[in-house]
Amino acid sequence: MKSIAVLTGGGDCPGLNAVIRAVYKTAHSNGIKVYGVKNGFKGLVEDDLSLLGSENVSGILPRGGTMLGTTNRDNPFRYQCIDRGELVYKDMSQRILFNLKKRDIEALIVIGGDGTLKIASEIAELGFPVVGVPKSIDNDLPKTERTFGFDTAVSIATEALDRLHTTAESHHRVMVLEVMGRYAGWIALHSGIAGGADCIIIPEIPFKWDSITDKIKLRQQKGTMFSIIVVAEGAKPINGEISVARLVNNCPETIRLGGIGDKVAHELENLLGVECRSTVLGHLQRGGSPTAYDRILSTRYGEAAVNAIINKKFKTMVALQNNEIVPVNLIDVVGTPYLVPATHDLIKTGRSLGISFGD
Ligand SMILES: Nc1ncnc2c1ncn2[C@@H]1O[C@H](COP(=O)(O)OP(=O)(O)O)[C@@H](O)[C@H]1O
Ligand SMILES: O=P(O)(O)OC[C@H]1O[C@](O)(COP(=O)(O)O)[C@@H](O)[C@@H]1O
Ligand SMILES: [Mg+2]
Repeated sequence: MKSIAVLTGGGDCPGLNAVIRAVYKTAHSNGIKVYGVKNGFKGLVEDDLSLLGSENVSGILPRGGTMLGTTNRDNPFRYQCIDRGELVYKDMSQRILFNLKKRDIEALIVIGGDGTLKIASEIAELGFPVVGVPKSIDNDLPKTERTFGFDTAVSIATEALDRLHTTAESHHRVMVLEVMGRYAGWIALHSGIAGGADCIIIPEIPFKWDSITDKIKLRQQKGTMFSIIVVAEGAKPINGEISVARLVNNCPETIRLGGIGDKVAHELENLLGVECRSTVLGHLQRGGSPTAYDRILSTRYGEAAVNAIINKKFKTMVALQNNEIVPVNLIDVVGTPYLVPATHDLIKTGRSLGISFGD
């Protein structure tokens, strides 16, 4: 193995640079050259690759974002092109293989979430050696106990809950924090426990308005006039709809969730006659420096991905299982997101503490 390439795809995430750095350093010490692909699969289609040197990875360990750029739009198997003035979709997978092979690149490390790894597994099916690295603030990938970036998002959401507590208490208000996570409630669940929320509302447990108001009223009866609610962006009431913020064209994952926080605050004001405010944490959860935990996990993943290539463990994703990094089949990771099971230990813990899950 003489040359490999690395790309970052999907939404950016704290720890991406730490993975890239670990990939470069591990490859370098094994005499392997590393090409960096710009802007995810777009860079592979458009032949935007360059050889990485130590100067490119120096100082990037604590930096948020990705020095390679990323996109959560372009799918090379259905690539948006303009042909004779008309918008058409083309399969660019052969172009990708051509661009890799012309540089004698023998394997590809794809750092991404479910969408990106689905494409990675399709490229692997074409016969090109691929190893995936599980990225997402949402922690919604199966076969791994953690995606990198999640810990940082949880710590940012927890800090937000701490800050909302003091203003909620001063004004005797109900404060609602909407966090990300797509269809998974991991960020809401973990930050809700860490930040002492009174209600944790997640997509996996459709909520009843009564359950939330009962919890707030109970607190009021005990003389506590403020309450804190953390709601995942994918949450919905029983028999209700998810809240869609916008539709993004030209990508399989068109729905961008958002708006449930405002709806919850508005409805609680109506039902309880108490002042409510909502905060949408948004992309703050994805920006900035990774926590020490995420730097370590990202570094372990990057190192393990290169070793998987050296050991010819292709069509795999490096995963955290029982505190060890192991290769799992890429095909087993894509398709079904890892959602919070109803029996999850943290839900049990939350219930014992009197937290309402809105059911
Ligand atoms: N169901 C899907 N099938 C194929 N490609 C997808 C699918 N969902 C998303 N993609 C593509 O995967 C890439 C990133 O997906 P996205 O879900 O936004 O990020 P992530 O990789 O972090 O999960 C984009 O190129 C998008 O077009
Ligand atoms: O940046 P965008 O396009 O608004 O996407 C927002 C979505 O991306 C995320 O931040 C991360 O999701 P991915 O890991 O799938 O990229 C979600 O939590 C959120 O729903
Ligand atoms: Mg995704």
